[in-house]
Amino acid sequence: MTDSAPILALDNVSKVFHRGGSTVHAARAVSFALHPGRTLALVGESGSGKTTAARLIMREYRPDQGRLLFRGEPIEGSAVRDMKAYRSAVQMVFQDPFSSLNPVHTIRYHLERPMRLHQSSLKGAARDAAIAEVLTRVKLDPALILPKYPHELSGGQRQRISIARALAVNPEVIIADEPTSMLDVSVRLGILNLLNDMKRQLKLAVLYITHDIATARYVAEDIMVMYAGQIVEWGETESVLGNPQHPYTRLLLSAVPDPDRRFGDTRFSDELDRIDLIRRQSALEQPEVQEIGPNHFIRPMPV
Ligand SMILES: Nc1ncnc2c1ncn2[C@@H]1O[C@H](COP(=O)(O)OP(=O)(O)OP(=O)(O)O)[C@@H](O)[C@H]1O
Repeated sequence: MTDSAPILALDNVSKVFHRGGSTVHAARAVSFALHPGRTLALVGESGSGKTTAARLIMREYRPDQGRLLFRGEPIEGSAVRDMKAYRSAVQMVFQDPFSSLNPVHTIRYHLERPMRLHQSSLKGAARDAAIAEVLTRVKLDPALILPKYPHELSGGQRQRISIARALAVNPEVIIADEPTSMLDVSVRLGILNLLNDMKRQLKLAVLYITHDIATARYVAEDIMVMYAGQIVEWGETESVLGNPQHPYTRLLLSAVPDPDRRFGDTRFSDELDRIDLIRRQSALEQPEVQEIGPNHFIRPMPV
């Protein structure tokens, strides 16, 4: 773990959705903290609540319970000036680099706009230099890329632009929601390496959201496994993945592609059904947290 103070923290945050007479507990007493220069991976299957956590951080949703803390202070009810600082400090990189860029605008526009909004003191040649710098950081050639439109770029280049746009406002926190899942396999590693480099060079705190435990292992020092809106196992990545204790973590690890496994294997869905049944029978109980080892915790399955 780390001794550095967290930049951003969720403290017992819950979010419930009501739809067509049913209730979905998308986040159940979720707590975690993001630290400078470290990546925390949030892993779980589709529907486990990962994007809800991201949206709560981006202030698209308000928590029903619990608090968000920014540099140790609750952000709910904070002054407009502090909210503005929060909005530039916390930036998002989306899953889909195709729809997150506006097809009618050039790349220059996409990078200039956030700078105008968040760094209005930067003008003229200084702004051009800052734009060139962020493009160079994401390993794109400014002279070639700036006049282009999104459709003239490859998927990997577009995702680099999305990262450059996030960096354009000097953020402290990056929320990356499945940033490589829509990219060709051949360019995924380049984007993950770029996120790793940015984290180290700029001391960014990164929340890396994924259903892919293998990439989480590659980029994240710390990991949380989310299941049905609840964080069920968390700690240092090597400890959690090297010694997984929760049945759901073990199940996710068993689903990492295995060349010896035959297509159409039903064990995964059978096991998931079994875990789900136990959870439903135990309703919304929050089991006591158990410490597995230094910086490794689980909320055991109810029995
Ligand atoms: N705005 C909403 N209204 C109603 N239900 C919602 C809303 N947003 C999310 N949910 C529900 O909350 C649960 C968690 O959804 P969420 O999108 O956070 O999961 P996820 O782990 O990010 O899934 P995916 O990987 O498919 O994006 C799901 O059951 C989803 O249907």
